[in-house]
Amino acid sequence: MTSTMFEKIALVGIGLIGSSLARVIHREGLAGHVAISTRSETTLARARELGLGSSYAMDAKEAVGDADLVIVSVPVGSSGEVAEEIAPALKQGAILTDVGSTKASVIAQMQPHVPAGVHFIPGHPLAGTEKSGPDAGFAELFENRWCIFTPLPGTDPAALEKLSEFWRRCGSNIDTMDPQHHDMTLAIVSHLPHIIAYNIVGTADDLESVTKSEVIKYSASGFRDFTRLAASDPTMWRDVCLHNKDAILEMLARFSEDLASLQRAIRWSDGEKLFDLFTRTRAVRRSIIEAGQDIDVPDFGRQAVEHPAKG
Ligand SMILES: NC(=O)C1=CN([C@@H]2O[C@H](COP(=O)(O)OP(=O)(O)OC[C@H]3O[C@@H](n4cnc5c(N)ncnc54)[C@H](O)[C@@H]3O)[C@@H](O)[C@H]2O)C=CC1
Ligand SMILES: O=C(O)C(=O)Cc1ccc(O)cc1
Repeated sequence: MTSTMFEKIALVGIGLIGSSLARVIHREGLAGHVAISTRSETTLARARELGLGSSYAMDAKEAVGDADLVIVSVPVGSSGEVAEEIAPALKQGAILTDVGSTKASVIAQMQPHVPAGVHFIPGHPLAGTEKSGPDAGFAELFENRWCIFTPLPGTDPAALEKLSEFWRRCGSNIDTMDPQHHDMTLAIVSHLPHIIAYNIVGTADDLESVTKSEVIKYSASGFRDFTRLAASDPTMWRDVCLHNKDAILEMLARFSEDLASLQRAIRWSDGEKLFDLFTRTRAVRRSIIEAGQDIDVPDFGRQAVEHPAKG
């Protein structure tokens, strides 16, 4: 059953995440009015062509005026400027949230601009693909995925519950944690895998031209999995690296140490060590599957054109 949760929702940023939200809000009837704003005219025009909202504005202040829920879905490095821009137009009692992949930095950038009487609740849906832009989104993106909130001290429980209910209606499961813990956890489960993928594909791309053409020709599925991650949006991932620097460097240091140990095991033909590690890691994969978390990136967004109308 669908029923309206908010009179007006404003979506600032209408790429993969913003447009997926627009689609699920529409499908579930979660808002009376969906106002869309984004920085680029081309992206806004595309959102209009796709019929993603009820109104469209280049001026984010216009979109957020009167909104009961404002969701900022822009690269994390732009969160501060967006918060500063929309702050004077936010309605008293409104909920302001975001979807950024890093949390401590987003809070540091946005919180100083949030007016008293506005409920700022930082969030992060652990759902996405390597695609970006308004064509890439799909209503099912958040189904059975986690949405993590990192509420600030003194957060109004009723506002947090209302936002949690919104995300549940989008299909997600809810968890809360503190921002530092979020950033450390995401550094290992999400940020490092992307950095490793960018690195290995970059290494392959640096090989001499003959080998490079063979990389494409013989690309095995392991390498292809890396190329999917390494095709992710450069602006988004530049910002993630710059805005979760400490946690990423900490995890990269541990990763490098472990890689050196693996390198040593290979050099000294230490089969037992290799076998033990590979057995232990296989058990991790099995635990993920048993926990029902082996959701591959779904096919829904697969046909989407890559980077259709970047903004
Ligand atoms: N792509 C993914 O798989 C996931 C991304 N996220 C987070 O969601 C946020 C958005 O990511 P995507 O939707 O994938 O990116 P995207 O590149 O598809 O869309 C970004 C949108 O932000 C707009 N934008 C950029 N700078 C802006 C500014 N200063 N003011 C207004 N609009 C601006 C762009 O025009 C575009 O509409 C990022 O913070 C990212 O870390 C979170 C979960 C998954
Ligand atoms: O495409 C993938 O495999 C992802 O891991 C998507 C993703 C990217 C960034 C996030 O903050 C959350 C999810």
